[in-house]
Amino acid sequence: MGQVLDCREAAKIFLESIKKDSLDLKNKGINPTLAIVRVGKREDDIAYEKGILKNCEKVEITGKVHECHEDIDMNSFVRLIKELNTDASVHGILIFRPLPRHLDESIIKHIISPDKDVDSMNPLNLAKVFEGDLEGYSPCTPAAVMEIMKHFNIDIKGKMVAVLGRSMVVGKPLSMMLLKEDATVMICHSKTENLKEAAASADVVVAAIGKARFIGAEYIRQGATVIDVGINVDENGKLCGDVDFEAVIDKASYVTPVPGGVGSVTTAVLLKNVIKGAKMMR
Ligand SMILES: Nc1nc(=O)c2c([nH]1)NC[C@@H]1CN(c3ccc(C(=O)N[C@@H](CCC(=O)O)C(=O)O)cc3)C=[N+]21
Repeated sequence: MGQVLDCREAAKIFLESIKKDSLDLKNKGINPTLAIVRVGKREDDIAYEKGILKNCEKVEITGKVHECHEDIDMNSFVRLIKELNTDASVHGILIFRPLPRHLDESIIKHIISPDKDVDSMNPLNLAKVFEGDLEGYSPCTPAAVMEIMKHFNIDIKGKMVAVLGRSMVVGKPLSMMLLKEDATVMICHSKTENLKEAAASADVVVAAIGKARFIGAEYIRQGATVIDVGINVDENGKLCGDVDFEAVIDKASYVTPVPGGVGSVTTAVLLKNVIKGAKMMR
């Protein structure tokens, strides 16, 4: 029987230090503020937003949601981001992704101010992550995966880590961060042949494919570690991961659950980045 890696404790430790920083800033007259930009009503965006606002309250960060209609045109959207860029009361901007197709992400990513880009969407910030320089903003979900590995002393140096997914929000930046820590990284995706065999050859499997309970025991080597990045909502409206937890828990050594897993730390990393932004603007 494998062990469940409850990540809420790690998130809690994180949030306590964020609260201290936030109160320090407030004493200096700075009110750390995050602007959240949501287009439409995607379920995963709304789940994230709820988590963010709940934790903002806990650590005394102001979270302001800018909800846009899913048909908002490119000009209006760009105008909103530029307003947030120049608004001195805003220290961090988070744009939920993926955006609807008519809002061209390849243009928008250049518009968000690198100084406020708390999810590292701007290529200027992302380039540093890819070079192995983690001083600036790192994308929150990959950073959360790395924090979890550190928290639970999961040894990845020289180990084979299979990353399932190659998005710019998770798979690609995470692969580079793992590489920095000397993992041997295998990036798998929708065109990968023999995905089951590939994943089952790894010491650690990170699932970030966005398909509810897709990863069964066949994908996991006996004794492997499984990190579930997926945030899906199932038929019953319940939060679930990309991993079929019940199927995998007996075969793996360690598995992160959903909820109580990566998502809880993602929110904490985001708020830490807002503090980083607020400190930068002093
Ligand atoms: N630019 C961008 N970056 C993202 O990282 C991103 C995104 N867009 N779009 C949506 C997805 C989804 N996602 C979630 C993270 C946490 C919870 C979540 O539920 N967090 C709870 C805890 C959940 C748990 O206990 O596991 C909390 O913070 O309290 C949900 C969803 C981030 N994403």
